[in-house]
Amino acid sequence: MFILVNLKAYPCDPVAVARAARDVADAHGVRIAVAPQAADLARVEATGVETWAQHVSPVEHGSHTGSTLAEAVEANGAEGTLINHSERRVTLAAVDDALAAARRTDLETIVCANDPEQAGAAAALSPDAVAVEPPALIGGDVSVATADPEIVEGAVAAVNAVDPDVELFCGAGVSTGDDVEAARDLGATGVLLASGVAKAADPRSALEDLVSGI
Ligand SMILES: O=C[C@H](O)COP(=O)(O)O
Repeated sequence: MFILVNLKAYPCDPVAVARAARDVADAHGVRIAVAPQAADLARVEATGVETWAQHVSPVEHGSHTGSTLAEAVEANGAEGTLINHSERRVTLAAVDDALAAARRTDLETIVCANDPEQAGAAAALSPDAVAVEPPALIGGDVSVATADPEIVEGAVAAVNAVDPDVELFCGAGVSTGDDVEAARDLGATGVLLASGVAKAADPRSALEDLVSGI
């Protein structure tokens, strides 16, 4: 199971979380990555943790003020990027262009989707993975695998029907090892989470708990 910790714009210490994620990943042989704010990519990458961008803009070099270029996030240590997160929605055309931007570099890609229908549509664009996240459960205390297991199973089926090479992750409310285990049992090969670590009083303990389910 891949665990991707999205720090969103939470007021946590990205370097402290990155060090904890690096240590827990190394100690348990689990793939854990951290997605900080774009401005924090380089110092998070310097910890040695696998580092991801939260977003890349669907543009190339040029007159695009305020953009987050795929080339720039890669140069600052990102190995992958989220696209179309529920809190950073873009049009279908922009998803396609952001994937093209990521492919100009070596960035891995996860396209987020609200439900199985969107997951299938996202899979048709051939990202490395699709992450299904019901918006109503994001930031909550109950994980998607517990609150709405059908949405995970439905997304697994939808993605597999379109392209079995695309992995299916799930997210929203994932915060414990039991949540990770439940996601895996439903067919997900990774989890996308944020508040369970970024808002935890002790992010290292939260990460230790998460890998206990693997
Ligand atoms: O990117 C992470 C997801 O939106 C899940 O957030 P959450 O773990 O706070 O529910």
